[in-house]
Amino acid sequence: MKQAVHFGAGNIGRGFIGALFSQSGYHVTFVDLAEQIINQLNEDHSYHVKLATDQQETTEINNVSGLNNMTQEQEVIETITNATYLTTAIGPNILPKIAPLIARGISQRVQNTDDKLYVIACENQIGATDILKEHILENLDEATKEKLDERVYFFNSAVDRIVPIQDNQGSLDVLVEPYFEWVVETSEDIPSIEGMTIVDELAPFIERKLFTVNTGHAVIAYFGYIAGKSTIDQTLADEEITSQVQETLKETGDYLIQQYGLNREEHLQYIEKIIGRFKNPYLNDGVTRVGRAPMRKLGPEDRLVRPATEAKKAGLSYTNLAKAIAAALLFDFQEDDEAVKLQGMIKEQGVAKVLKEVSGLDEDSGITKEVIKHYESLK
Ligand SMILES: NC(=O)C1=CN([C@@H]2O[C@H](COP(=O)(O)OP(=O)(O)OC[C@H]3O[C@@H](n4cnc5c(N)ncnc54)[C@H](O)[C@@H]3O)[C@@H](O)[C@H]2O)C=CC1
Ligand SMILES: O=P(O)(O)OC[C@H]1O[C@](O)(CO)[C@@H](O)[C@@H]1O
Repeated sequence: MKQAVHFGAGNIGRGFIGALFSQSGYHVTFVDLAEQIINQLNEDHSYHVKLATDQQETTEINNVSGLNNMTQEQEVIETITNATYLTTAIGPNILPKIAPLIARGISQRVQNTDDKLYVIACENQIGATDILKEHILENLDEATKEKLDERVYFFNSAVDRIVPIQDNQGSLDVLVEPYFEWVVETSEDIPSIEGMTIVDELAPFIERKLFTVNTGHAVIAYFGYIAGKSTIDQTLADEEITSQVQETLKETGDYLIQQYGLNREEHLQYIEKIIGRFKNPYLNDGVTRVGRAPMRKLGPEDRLVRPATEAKKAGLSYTNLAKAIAAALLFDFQEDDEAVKLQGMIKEQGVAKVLKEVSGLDEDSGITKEVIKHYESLK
C-alpha cells in the first residue's frame, strides 16, 4: 500500500489532509506528541469525519496509525523512508521543531532509494513549505543535499477547511465543515490525491484565501472577543460586527482585485460565500480558537498587517484593517500564551514599539498612527 506520513494528528490532520490520503488509497501514519491520540490511532486504525450539517453525513477513515515523534524517532525515520508524501498541519511555529527529525528521515531515505518524496506543509502561512525546507536543509550534510534533486520535492500549498476544536474528548472523530480546498503549487506530474488541486502559481490562491477567509475570520474573532461573544456564528448575529467584516474584506478585496486582476463581481460573491461559511451554527467555533496566537497573526506577512501594508503601497484604503489590528492588540485571552505575552509587551513598551517589533511597522508609519487611533477608542 502507498504510504503518507503526516505530522500533526489534530483537527486539520485527521479532519482534512489525512482523510484525503486515506480516501485516495494511502496508509496514513500520523506523527504527533499527543500520546493519547497516537495510542488510539494504533488501537482503532480508523475514525470518522462528520460534516457540520443538519444530517451530519459521516465518512469512515481507515488505514491509519500513529507514531510519537518524541519517543519513536527511529520508527518515524523508517516511515519517511517508505513514504510517497510527507505533509504537515502542525502550526507554523512548530515547523522548526520537527525539521531535524524530518531531515534525519530524508537522509536515510536518499541513501536507500531514488523514489520520489513530495513534502507539503499545510499551514496558514505564505510559503510554509519553503520555510520548512530551509529548516530541513539546515539539518542536512552536503552529501545529502546533493542527492535531493529529483528525489525530494517541496511544494507550497493553501489549505481551506474550517475544523473547530472538537467537543468529544476521548474520540478520534472529527467534525468539519463540508467545504474544502487544498491547492498545491507544482508543475511536476505527481501521484493524484482526491481533493487536491494542482496549480502553476499559488500566490493568487493563497493570498485570496488568507486575506479573505483568514482576515475575515480574525476580524470576527477579535471584535467578537471584545464584545464578549463566545462563538463565530453568535458574533455574526451582531450587525455592526458583520458590517465591520464586510468593510475590511472590501479593503483586502480592492488590493487582491488590483494585484491579481480578479473579477470584482466574482470576488464579492466569494466574500459572501465565505461569510456564509462562517455562519454555520453546527461548527460552534470559538472566537478564542480563531483568534489564537495573536502575535503570529500580527506578523508582517500575515492576514492583517500584510494586506494593510499592500493596500497602503497601492494607495488604497486600510482604515478598517488598522481597526482590526487594534482589535487584535486587545485580545487578552489568559489561556493563550501569545496573548498573555503580547499584553505584557504592550504594557511595558506601548503599542507603537510593539507594532514595530511584532509587525515590522515603523513607529511613525501611517498604519501605526491609524492603529493607535482605533486602539484608543476601542479599549
Ligand atoms: N483548524 C482549521 O480549521 C485550520 C487550520 N489550518 C492550519 O493547520 C495547522 C494545524 O491546525 P489545527 O489542526 O487546527 O491544530 P491542532 O492543534 O488541532 O493540531 C495540531 C497538532 O499538532 C500537534 N503538535 C504540536 N506540537 C507538536 C510537536 N512539537 N510535535 C508533534 N506534534 C505536535 C498537536 O498535538 C496537535 O495534535 C495550523 O497551521 C493551522 O493554521 C489551516 C486551515 C484550517
Ligand atoms: O489556524 P490559525 O492560523 O490559527 O487561524 C485560525 C484560522 O484557521 C482556520 O481555522 C482555517 O483556515 C480559519 O478558519 C481561521 O481563520
